[in-house]
Amino acid sequence: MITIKVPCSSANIGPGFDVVGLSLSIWLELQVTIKATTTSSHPVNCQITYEGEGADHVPLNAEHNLITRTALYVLKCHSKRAFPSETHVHIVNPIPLGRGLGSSGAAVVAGVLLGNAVGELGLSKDRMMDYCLMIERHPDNVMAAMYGGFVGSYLKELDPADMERKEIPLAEVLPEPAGGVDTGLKPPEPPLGIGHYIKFGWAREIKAIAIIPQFEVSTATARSVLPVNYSRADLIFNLQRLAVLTTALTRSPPDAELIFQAMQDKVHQPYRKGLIPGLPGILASVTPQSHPGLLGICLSGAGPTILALATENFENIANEILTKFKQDGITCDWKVLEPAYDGAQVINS
Ligand SMILES: Nc1ncnc2c1ncn2[C@@H]1O[C@H](COP(=O)(O)OP(=O)(O)OP(=O)(O)O)[C@@H](O)[C@H]1O
Ligand SMILES: N[C@@H](CCO)C(=O)O
Repeated sequence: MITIKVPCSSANIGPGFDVVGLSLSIWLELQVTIKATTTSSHPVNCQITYEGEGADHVPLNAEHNLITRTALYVLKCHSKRAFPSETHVHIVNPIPLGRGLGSSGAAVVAGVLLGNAVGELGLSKDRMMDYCLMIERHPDNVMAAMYGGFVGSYLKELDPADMERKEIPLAEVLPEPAGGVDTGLKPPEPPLGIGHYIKFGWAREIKAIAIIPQFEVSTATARSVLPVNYSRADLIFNLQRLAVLTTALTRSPPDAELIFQAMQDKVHQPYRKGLIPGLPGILASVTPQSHPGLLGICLSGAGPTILALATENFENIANEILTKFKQDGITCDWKVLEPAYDGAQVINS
């Protein structure tokens, strides 16, 4: 059996929009078995079973499911038209979908690892990241999920020919199956070395409280409300804070005043308040003075999850935010999470 484990992640951490991601301790798991047969009754030779978040609506057809479609993309780029006959992928997914905890990033990373494993392709993690970035086109979630810990990343400026390959519509990279007809065409392969990253340190006493509302905001919607252009003042505001934040989170003991201010943002959170009732009030509801142990608070990824970094007093901090959401009639789950330092893993047994 091959087991593939990929952590969830929280992107942005305030000012690091599309730049930083923190992998966290909720794991998407694939249990993969291959039973040698000559024929399979399942599309592209792959049977999917599924438990956990999204079980009532995630597609179980391997040509539609994001994880197996991604694996199929990797396989097709290597001239393999289907999974080995017959592949069974059992998906165990505790990551809530569309909540800002990188469920799609984890699914894409898991899919690329799956394609590499069943196709015996021997790709490096760095090359696999190129495939991830052809599908999820901002690096923060996929980089954190693949490499683990607190990660900063940038996309390389590509030459015009490579840019053309990278900028092609997602629909051409992961085409919807047209009535089961396989055109036999090879999909566009990713250019080499699209994304680059560095792992920051992390002070081990810092934990992440995730307050997860029971409604979804799709990343596409949360990106559609952002402006195309920003003022110089707002960009400088974020850059100054991000420069301080990445090192402040490595220092032990952490400086709460410094981190709280360094987690402020003017690039995405203010524009997303229309999608998350009460957001400005929630972000202002806890401070290091009102709740000792709190270091900072932000929207997790594209939301609606709220992420509070803290060293203690977790329940009090969570309760305050739960109360604020409740005033708008929104119920939430909450969890205390740790960084997933090692990132994605493939275990052969
Ligand atoms: N385990 C999974 N299996 C299949 N599809 C999944 C899985 N996880 C996520 N998806 C797909 O990804 C979509 C959610 O992606 P979206 O980018 O909107 O939110 P997110 O990744 O949870 O949040 P964020 O990107 O803000 O952290 C789901 O609606 C589903 O289509
Ligand atoms: N940086 C991305 C993360 C969500 O996938 C955003 O905030 O839109």
